[in-house]
Amino acid sequence: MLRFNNIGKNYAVGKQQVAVLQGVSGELAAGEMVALCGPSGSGKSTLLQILGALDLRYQGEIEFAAKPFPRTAPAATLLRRQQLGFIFQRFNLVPVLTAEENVMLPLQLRGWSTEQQLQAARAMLTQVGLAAQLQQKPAALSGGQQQRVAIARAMVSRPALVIADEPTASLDSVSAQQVINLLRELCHQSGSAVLVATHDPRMAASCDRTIRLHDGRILMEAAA
Ligand SMILES: Nc1ncnc2c1ncn2[C@@H]1O[C@H](COP(=O)(O)OP(=O)(O)OP(=O)(O)O)[C@@H](O)[C@H]1O
Repeated sequence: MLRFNNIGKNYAVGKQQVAVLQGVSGELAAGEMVALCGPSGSGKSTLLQILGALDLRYQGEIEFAAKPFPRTAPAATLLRRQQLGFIFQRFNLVPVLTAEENVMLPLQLRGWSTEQQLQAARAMLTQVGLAAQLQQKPAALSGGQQQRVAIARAMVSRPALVIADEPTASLDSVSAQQVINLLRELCHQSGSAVLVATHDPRMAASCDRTIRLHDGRILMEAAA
């Protein structure tokens, strides 16, 4: 579903170019949940930005659903809206919207009718265990509940690829385990590929496979 080949990324620090990713290659199949691990600064977030079509300035080739990855901002925006879902460490919900409205957002961007958006958002929030919190705003929810809303938002449109950056890092142990179980269940059920950057060994152990980065290179790839 997703193949990336020989990805390189440099940042300019002063007058020098610093290589943050060098010759990184790999692939993700539909319905596969892959952990992206490695020490702080190894390049995980940088790779997620590139594979999430948020950073278009990189070397190498990416193929998504057997097509070349977008190289222009409008094409990248379209791909993100239509095919990708995102989950962040700090949830990034819209604070003035209810849980239900937050989950409706990606469907609104895809042009669904309000009735279809409502039905899908309610079904998805019920699936993540938040049927009683549909009308709550993020501030009234716990961290674990907010992250479950964020997962519902990322997956409600059945995206081909979900990019998750440290989704359990802000959560207590029990909420983290719920989020891990939920991601795994939804990934396998929906057929979305999930790439999750994580320092959490329980998350990595729940994934189908691990890609390990060190100093911007792939150190090893192993079954979890
Ligand atoms: N905008 C930038 N300009 C210059 N250097 C950057 C920039 N963004 C990231 N870097 C550098 O790139 C390297 C990789 O950063 P990245 O955030 O991808 O690592 P990471 O593995 O996600 O780390 P962490 O686990 O701490 O989130 C680091 O050395 C970082 O300082």
